[in-house]
Amino acid sequence: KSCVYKNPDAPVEARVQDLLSRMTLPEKIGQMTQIERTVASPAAITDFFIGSVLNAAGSWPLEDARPSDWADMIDGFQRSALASRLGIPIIYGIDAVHGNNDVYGATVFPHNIGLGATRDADLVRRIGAATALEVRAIGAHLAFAPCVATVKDPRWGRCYESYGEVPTIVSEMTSLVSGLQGQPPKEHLNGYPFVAGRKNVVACAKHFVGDGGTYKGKNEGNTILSYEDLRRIHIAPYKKCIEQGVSTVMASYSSWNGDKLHSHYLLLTEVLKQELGFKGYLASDWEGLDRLSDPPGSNYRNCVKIGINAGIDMVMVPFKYERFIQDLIDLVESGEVPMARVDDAVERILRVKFVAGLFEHPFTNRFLFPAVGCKEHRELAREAVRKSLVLLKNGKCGPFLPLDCNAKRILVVGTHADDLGYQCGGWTKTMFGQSGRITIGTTLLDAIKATVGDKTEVVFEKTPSEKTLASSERFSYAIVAVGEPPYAETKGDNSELIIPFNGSEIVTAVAEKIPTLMILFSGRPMVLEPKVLEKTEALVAAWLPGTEGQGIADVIFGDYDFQGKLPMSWFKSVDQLPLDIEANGYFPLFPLGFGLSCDAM
Ligand SMILES: OC[C@@H]1[C@@H](O)[C@H](O)[C@@H](O)c2nc(CNc3ccccc3)cn21
Repeated sequence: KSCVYKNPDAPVEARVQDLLSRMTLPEKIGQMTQIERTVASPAAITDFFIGSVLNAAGSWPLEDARPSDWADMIDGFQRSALASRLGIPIIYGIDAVHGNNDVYGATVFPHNIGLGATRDADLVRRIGAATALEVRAIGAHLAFAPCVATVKDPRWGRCYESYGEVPTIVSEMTSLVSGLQGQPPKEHLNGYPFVAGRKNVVACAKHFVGDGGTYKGKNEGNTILSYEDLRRIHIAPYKKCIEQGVSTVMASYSSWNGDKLHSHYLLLTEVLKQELGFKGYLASDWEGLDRLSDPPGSNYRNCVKIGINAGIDMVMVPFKYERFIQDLIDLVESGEVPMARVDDAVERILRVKFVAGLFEHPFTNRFLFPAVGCKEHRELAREAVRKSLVLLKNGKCGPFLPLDCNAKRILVVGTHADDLGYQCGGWTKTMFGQSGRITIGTTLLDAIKATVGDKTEVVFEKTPSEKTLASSERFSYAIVAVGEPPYAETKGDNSELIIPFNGSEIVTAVAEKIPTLMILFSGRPMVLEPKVLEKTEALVAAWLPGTEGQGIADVIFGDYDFQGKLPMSWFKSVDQLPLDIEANGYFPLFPLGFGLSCDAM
């Protein structure tokens, strides 16, 4: 091959330096630009040398698009990129945060809070490997996962995206990186990006740093902590990701002691890149630079200057790319942003692209299409659901669970008994999630019907009718499924944490008449009123289990025992928040790590 950078046998660093030396300033800045698919025209990609494309959650090629539709779209972008002067491939990113959740028919795994409850790092690694396959199968190369936030307050709208409230649990579950990217050999250089092969993806540890520690759980808020505590609680999981060769990190919208992370030279450059030795690329969040000013987007040139000089390498613009590129060219030409800073950013981006094999294999491997939503992955997700369930109460006098699957007649009630969208939560099909049969999967009701004996009558009422409650003696027991509707980010911020849709009232109305198992589908601990705790026979926290509801039936009917342990303290009252396990006044309803099994009361 004429030039080193096109030679797959040349060392990565030689390819990086050779390519960098050939690049003009517009080509360099183009690589630092990540745009959303809706503005990614062939001309935009080719003429502005765009380095990366993403789709926002809910921005699909078409509704319920097939893997081939996704692949056609992404490979189209790639052809435009390869048509540019130096033919540098794009890296395409998608929010595969609990499976490839944007894609119709993909396996949707439990959200991170439920995976934290499993305490099973190898399970999470296997989930990463399955997710990587379903991401590559549709042509994408980069997953904006794992979120390694340490969530300190359940009022945070992104609580469910965290593995738990202590860095030990979060650090354990960073094994998702080794699943997504593949496991680096033991001699792998700490901090250097690693991607094993064509069935793996580039991972993204997010959001650096302290996103889960904001005051009162206010999303994009301020984390007020000493440097030591920031390191111990929030930076620690990133060290584990870096040890595993995580290829990208995403900066947090939030601030530390009043300083925005997207502008933070000390944390982004001196700590992450220099001290921790991170050699991949650091990305902004969506309009992360715009949000450096108030109102967002004002004084944009100055925001670009501050963000890039602080250490941001790839900017998720995602729409105003011409403005971003022009501003950054001006800033370099005026000397306000050193060329050395741009070179560092481009080196890191090119390094990740070479390591990910994008120059050798820029297009979708369409033989992977059948991996999307395949049986093996759904069985893995079912295993994860089983292991994520936390048993908070089992019987008033003797064990209530496991339930008798040959009972004469059972009553199933509640908003969450037969709603796949509610079971999956946010970041599913769209950013904020939806209600209903939004994809392929098994609801709790589907699972109950599939498990009980053929002589068992299953009566389902979303809301219990007077008639049913008046003839309660007909039922052996009731299963009442309540919880939260889907939400994401700031829309999920909630200071009351009352179970929505009159969940507590529905539970007690039924439990007063019929022996009741309550199942709570939520992204976080919620208020459990005394009447709910007293009147129910049993209580299970199911978190946001995803498409494989059969895993719930597996456990409540006794094929498997409970193993889930609380990844977060369960508060008595929101007035206590934030609960701090290290503080004196720690009096939770259920402590961090609590979880019964069927043979225990
Ligand atoms: O979807 C891309 C990223 C995602 O990876 C980050 O974790 C998350 O912080 C994130 N947020 C947005 C969009 N945020 C937004 C909020 C309100 C209105 C419109 C967009 C995009 N992204």
